[in-house]
Amino acid sequence: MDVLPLPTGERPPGGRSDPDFAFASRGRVLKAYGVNERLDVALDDRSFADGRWEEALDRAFRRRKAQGVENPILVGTVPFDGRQHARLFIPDHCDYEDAGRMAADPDPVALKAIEETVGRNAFEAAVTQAIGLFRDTALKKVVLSRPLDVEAREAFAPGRLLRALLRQNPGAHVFAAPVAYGQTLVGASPELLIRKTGRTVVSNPLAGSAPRSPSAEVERQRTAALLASTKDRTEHRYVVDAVCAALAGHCSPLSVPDAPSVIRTPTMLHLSTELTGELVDPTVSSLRLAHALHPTPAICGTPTGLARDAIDRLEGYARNWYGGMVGWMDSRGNGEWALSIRCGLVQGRHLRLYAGAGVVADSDPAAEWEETAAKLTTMLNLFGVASAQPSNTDLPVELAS
Ligand SMILES: C=C(O[C@H]1C=CC=C(C(=O)O)[C@@H]1O)C(=O)O
Repeated sequence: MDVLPLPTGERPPGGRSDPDFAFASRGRVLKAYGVNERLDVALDDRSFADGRWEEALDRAFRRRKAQGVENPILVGTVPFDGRQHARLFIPDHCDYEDAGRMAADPDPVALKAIEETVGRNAFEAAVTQAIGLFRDTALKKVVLSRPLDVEAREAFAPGRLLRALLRQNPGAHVFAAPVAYGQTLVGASPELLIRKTGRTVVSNPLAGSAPRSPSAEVERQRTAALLASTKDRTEHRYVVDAVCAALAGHCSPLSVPDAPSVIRTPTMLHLSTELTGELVDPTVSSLRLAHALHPTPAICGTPTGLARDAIDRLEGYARNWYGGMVGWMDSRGNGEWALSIRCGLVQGRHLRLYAGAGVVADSDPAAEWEETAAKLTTMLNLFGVASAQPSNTDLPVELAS
């Protein structure tokens, strides 16, 4: 579904006031309208190495300043694979809205089907193969993911999904970003890849997970178990080490807590480490830093190249935007980029959801499947079908209308 045009007659519904791009952070939603200039490029090593992309962006910012905008911004999404083109643009107009005011209850949506395009058996077989790779190769961690395809009776309204995600996930980087004509990536990411404010940078890698529980006692036990779990600590350590390595050359000092803490999203518990640093060169942009970090082992693995190869061989579908980044950057290089996770790609009546889990030598395939199912509830909660996970079959599941 990722490259198909919208079927004739289907246009994404939504009010005229829906922004073309939205990104929530710390209680405020950045809303961007219209496209003043598009800067779609592949943000790979080459683009940053020769400096041409940053020069092009600088020229675009200067054109915008000449039109009277004091500090223009760039917004958009970068795919998982940096060789594919990013969707970045300088908007015509931006403003901010309080996230609480913009939030709304989910609309009832009549779902037609939920299809496990990669089913439980296939996913668990991929995890088992990855565990084999840990024995036979230098691979230490790989994040394996799967799509879940949701079909509704009518076209999804990305703007309404955004408002409902804001209501259900007030602490997340909730976003809605156009990625192609008629296609919008919407989600509620808990993971900040990088925030740059002047000289200061913050990155908050997450890895190591357990589902939330309605029982406070069970949740206390799960939190303690997560903190004590060697498997989860190892999985987490790979990410923190990679983030440290990428930021160390840019930051002095770089402060890294000795041990992770546990953060809570409405659906998940995660091991979390917040790193803060002072940039040696404050002119380094947030997008350059995000590029230096991406893909972290929170979404790819360790070592990166082997993990990428394993993902290509084992996942059996194309991630495209899932596992990339979404955010904004101003003309001074300040900005915020969140990992594109807990998200889905909306196209007309179709919504492809994604979830992944970090696999290490101690992983249990069944537990990794359950973890992806738990992560999918962030998006499935929009439709009140969190527990309607199809059973151990690869067949589509028809929902009662
Ligand atoms: C890859 C995802 O989550 C990442 C972020 C937090 C915890 C993760 C984990 O425990 O595996 C993942 O690294 C996802 O939600 O699809």
